[in-house]
Amino acid sequence: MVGSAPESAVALSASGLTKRFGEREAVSALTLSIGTGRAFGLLGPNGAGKTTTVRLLTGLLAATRGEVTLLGERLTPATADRLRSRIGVQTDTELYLSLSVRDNLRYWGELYGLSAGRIARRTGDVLDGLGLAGRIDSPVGELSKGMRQKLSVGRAILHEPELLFLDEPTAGLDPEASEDLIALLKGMIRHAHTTVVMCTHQLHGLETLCDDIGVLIGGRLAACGEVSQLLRERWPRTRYEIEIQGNPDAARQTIGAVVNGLVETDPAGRIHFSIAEGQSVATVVSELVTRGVPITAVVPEQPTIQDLYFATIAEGVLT
Ligand SMILES: Nc1ncnc2c1ncn2[C@@H]1O[C@H](COP(=O)(O)OP(=O)(O)OP(=O)(O)O)[C@@H](O)[C@H]1O
Repeated sequence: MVGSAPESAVALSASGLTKRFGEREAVSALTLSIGTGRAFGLLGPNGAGKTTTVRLLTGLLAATRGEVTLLGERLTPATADRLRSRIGVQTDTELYLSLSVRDNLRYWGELYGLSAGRIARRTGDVLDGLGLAGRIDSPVGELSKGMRQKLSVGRAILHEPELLFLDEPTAGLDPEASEDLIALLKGMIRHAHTTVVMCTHQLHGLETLCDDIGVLIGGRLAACGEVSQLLRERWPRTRYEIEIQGNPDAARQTIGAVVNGLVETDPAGRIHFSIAEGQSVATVVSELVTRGVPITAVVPEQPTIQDLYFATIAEGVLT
């Protein structure tokens, strides 16, 4: 959801949020609203302003203009500390390399005012969830890069925040660890109604986690909203891929005449096209068969967040 939920269901909202570093405007007039219990993916190329946005949204950086409301309370210097106890931020703050995994989490838990019992219980749960339980007594300096990455996420969720900010949480994780982390986040959303805001460059399969996305280009939100709605708006017609034996040129022309729209061929010679509302792909197939085109596959194409991202970036670069 972006902007449509009732006020009580809004976990985070920002209005006109702007940050200048000298002459450079890193984030420009950013306005958005994220519903409670939703997962929001903040996407964009390197330098687009994602990390700066998260730092503004969490009060780690003062905005040049604009305001932020977290969990129903306006973020100000006076409310920042209280709000921070309810949010979790995976920051670039270094872990203590000479301390063990357990002691890093204990130190962090004490900073958040957790009791010794709760720290011990949460340490167990978090490390189990992240597959790090076997390394609880290892000095962090002896962990691999991916393990440290997991621990930085573990540190952010130790106090069971209502609103969780993650910056590239799956960067450096192996595919299985990435899936485990996504499953852990989904569990937090399902069971505790945690709201997750995540910057990421890993777009493949992101639709299994993110309800909403925002695409930043040059500090501006070029697209923002519910994933399913953004996809429907951009690709209202069903897309298909047809694979044939031999040269696809004649088949492409035949399909173009039937669907009366853009027909593309990819480098592997597969043909891609959309059909109009009320039209059936069977009409296309039957026309090809009549003309003796040897079809080997007809596959409906479901556009993804990755497609949406590249289409938005291409548009942003053109305009
Ligand atoms: N402390 C700072 N001082 C000056 N400029 C900064 C500072 N922090 C960020 N910037 C600039 O703001 C812009 C946005 O940077 P930011 O780190 O937010 O991008 P990003 O989208 O997170 O990039 P990446 O994907 O590479 O992590 C960049 O041009 C960067 O150089």
